[in-house]
Amino acid sequence: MSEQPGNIIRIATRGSRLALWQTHHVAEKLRAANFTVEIEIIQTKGDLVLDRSLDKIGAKGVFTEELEESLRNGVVDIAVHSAKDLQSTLPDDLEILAFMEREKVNDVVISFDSTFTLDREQIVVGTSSTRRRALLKRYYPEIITAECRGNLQTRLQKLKDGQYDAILLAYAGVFRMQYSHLITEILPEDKFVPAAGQGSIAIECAKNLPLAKKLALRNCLDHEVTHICLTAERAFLRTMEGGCSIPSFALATLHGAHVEITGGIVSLDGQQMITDTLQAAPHEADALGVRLAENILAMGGDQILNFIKAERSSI
Ligand SMILES: NCc1[nH]cc(CCC(=O)O)c1CC(=O)O
Repeated sequence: MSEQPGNIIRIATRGSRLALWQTHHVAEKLRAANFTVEIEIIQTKGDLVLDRSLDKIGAKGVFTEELEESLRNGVVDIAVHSAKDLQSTLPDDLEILAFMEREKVNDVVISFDSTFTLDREQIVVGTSSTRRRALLKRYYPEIITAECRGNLQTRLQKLKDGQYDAILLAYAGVFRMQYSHLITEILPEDKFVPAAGQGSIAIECAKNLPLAKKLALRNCLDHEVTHICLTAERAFLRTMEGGCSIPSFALATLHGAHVEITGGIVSLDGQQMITDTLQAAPHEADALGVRLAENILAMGGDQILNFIKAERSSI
């Protein structure tokens, strides 16, 4: 068969090992559907700035901006992201083409001591996420939390160096990088509710990508149930005006004919937490996420948010 230019898909990705794993996963699916794949590795601000906590870099989309620029100027057709890292409101000229089938959503505890448990005294646990830190403080007030940034390999090296007794990570990344043997506990998703989008891969494109190409790509890469659930979670995130620096959480699941979402916000010290659970028909997933966020804000989540924002601006 002669190769048609329309069958070539160019993909932009970050260069971290997890990003590359995810991109190769996408590429495999595309090749199985007879596309020719070219991969473009692009460095983002988030990859370069490793010495500051993410909530202090401040800018939205630190892991996505440079990838999005390559979509805009047509250098690539699609960009591959961890859905969790993709800002909740995209620029007007870009859209999400697909959400791939989700991996297990949980957070996990990672330690080189296989007997490690979180209820020990005087332990230091590393995390870079405000959500994980706040939830740790809520459920294990004795734990000392410490900043732990960088890609998975960097974080594991810091753990190995003895900077922490354990670190918290997303199961999805740990599993994909083949570090599952270091998991000492899979945290229950009803207590450690994951970040919106955790465990799924998002495919982003320019709105002006030819429709036929969009449809072919969506057909090949999108997972309908995951798409419905992430639509609800991301609507929640968007309405909370959260971004990745706010300790909010949301997990939607499909139960037969309805989608159920649990989400909320926890104060940075873990003292206050507001959660709610709602259900709706799958075609109302977006409105469901909005409604959940409105409920959370009305139940006092707005005060928790305002307090966090005030604290941030006084730094
Ligand atoms: N913010 C970093 C990031 N983005 C996606 C993952 C893991 C894979 C996923 O959740 O999809 C991670 C690392 C982590 O949270 O442990």
